[in-house]
Amino acid sequence: MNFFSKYILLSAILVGLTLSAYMGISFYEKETKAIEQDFYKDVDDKVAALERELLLNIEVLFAIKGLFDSSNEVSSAEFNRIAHSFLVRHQDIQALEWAPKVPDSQRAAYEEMKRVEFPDFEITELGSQGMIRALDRDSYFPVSYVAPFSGNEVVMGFDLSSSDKRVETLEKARDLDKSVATPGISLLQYHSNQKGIRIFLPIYSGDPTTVFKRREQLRGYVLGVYRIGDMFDSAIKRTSAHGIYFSLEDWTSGSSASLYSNFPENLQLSRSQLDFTYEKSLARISSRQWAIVATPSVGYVAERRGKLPYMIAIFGGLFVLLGASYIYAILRRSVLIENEVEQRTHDLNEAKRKLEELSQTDGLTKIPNRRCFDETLQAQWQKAIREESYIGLMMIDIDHFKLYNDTYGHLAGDQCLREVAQALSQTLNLNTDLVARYGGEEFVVLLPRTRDCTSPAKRCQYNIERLSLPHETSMTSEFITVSIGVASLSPTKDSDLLDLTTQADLALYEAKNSGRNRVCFFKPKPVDISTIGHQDSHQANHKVSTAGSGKSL
Ligand SMILES: Nc1nc2c(ncn2[C@@H]2O[C@H](COP(=O)(O)OP(=O)(O)OP(=O)(O)O)[C@@H](O)[C@H]2O)c(=O)[nH]1
Repeated sequence: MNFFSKYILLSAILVGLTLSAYMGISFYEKETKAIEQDFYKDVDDKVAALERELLLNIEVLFAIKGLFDSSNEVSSAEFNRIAHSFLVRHQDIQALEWAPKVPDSQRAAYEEMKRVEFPDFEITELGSQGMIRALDRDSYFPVSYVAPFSGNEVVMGFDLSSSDKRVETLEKARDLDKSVATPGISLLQYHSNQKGIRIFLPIYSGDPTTVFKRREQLRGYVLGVYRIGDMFDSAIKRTSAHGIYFSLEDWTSGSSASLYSNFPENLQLSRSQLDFTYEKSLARISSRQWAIVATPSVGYVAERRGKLPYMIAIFGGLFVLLGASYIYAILRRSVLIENEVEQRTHDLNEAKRKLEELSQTDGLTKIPNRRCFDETLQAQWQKAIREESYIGLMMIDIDHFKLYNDTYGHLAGDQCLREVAQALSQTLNLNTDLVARYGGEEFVVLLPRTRDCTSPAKRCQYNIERLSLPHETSMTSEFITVSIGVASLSPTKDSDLLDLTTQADLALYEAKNSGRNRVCFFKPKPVDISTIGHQDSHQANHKVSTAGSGKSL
């Protein structure tokens, strides 16, 4: 597998894995968006329910106000009857109260009058040690009716104007002729940690339309004390917002004061929970700006999370890896097949080369054979024509080789042929010259670009002689000798290739006929053939005379 294929495959894997991860993430984000929308809807439902609950509770005050508006003298019994009918239906109301305006001048008389029904009645306020007699001031707003009385006895006679903050709230309600709520307060009468709020509604004589008249005509306040926690729970019961942590905060004064919270203590919010945290303001009610802060519980999110995004990422990744493995296997297989084909092609080429070599080589002597010689001669012949150069040819024949075989046996004859071939090969320049076995005990030497072949012919004869291969039955020498016929010519386009071999053959024939162990050169007519005797040779000295029709060199 080459680098490029590996690079492509690796890139495809990376792209595939990235796509799987991307799809997984985008599905996860879609799911998160859906959960977020669910969550926001649940919180909105909750906010609406809480607003409704608050308005219903405030409506109770307006209903009681109606009672006071319709009569200048509302008795305790009348107040209790109407208040109880509401308390039964509004479980989150801690108390409904009436606090009339009592000028300081009428304080004693008022207390005297109330003591008829409540013998210990006096106008009080909260001191450091508990309830004490209210300090002197221009007017008082003592709680005179309270329903339910049981559990709220302590507030009977409590002067609402005994704290500056509360006076501020009362005056605001009076001047605006509206219900005004206090910030969150600790409920003295209620043994729990939950906070409460008081909502005041001013009651006037007549129907004052200006602030001045409202101050003049103020009769007192009806007020409700509400348990925020219970109010919140009543609202929650009407929604399906389970598994959400809520916190009700008062943002009226710019900062946030907690009124109620169902967040578990020491809750460590995870990042996803923090991401979902949602704040929503309620409508401004009774001059207060409340808001809800909500965060889903871990369970809320987990319940709505599906496995699809993970499945997409995991199975997408697996699919990519499987696909890549499959492609890798195919590529590897094709590489193996390619290698095998390459190996086989190489083997075939090698076999072809060997076959060609075999077809060009003589099996016994391992030098080029007749076929190789013919092909080389053909090529060199054409080259000589082109170059207008000479080409030389020697035909070498071992003398009395039949007798050698007969004397020493055929195997020895083979060995003799090998040694003669070797000697000839070593004599010549094989880069340019070609030594080949022509057939039987006959060899040829092709000498391109050679006109005068005397020197190579002599060297061949000499080197074979130097082998000193014994040949006791030879009639020429006691050692193996050769006869050599030499021809050379410069061919033209009209020349016949056979001319050269015929001429060399004729020269060889002459060498044989003239006594063997010699080199004969073909000479054109009138004196066709010249012969050289081997005067230096000891064989020649003993067995060959320089005779024949040729000319001895
Ligand atoms: N051992 C062996 N002998 C061979 C081979 N090829 C040819 N011969 C023998 O070479 C001999 C050639 O004999 P001839 O053609 O009569 O030639 P000669 O005996 O050399 O006689 P002149 O050439 O006239 O000197 C034959 O006996 C062949 O059997 C070979 O491959 N191995």
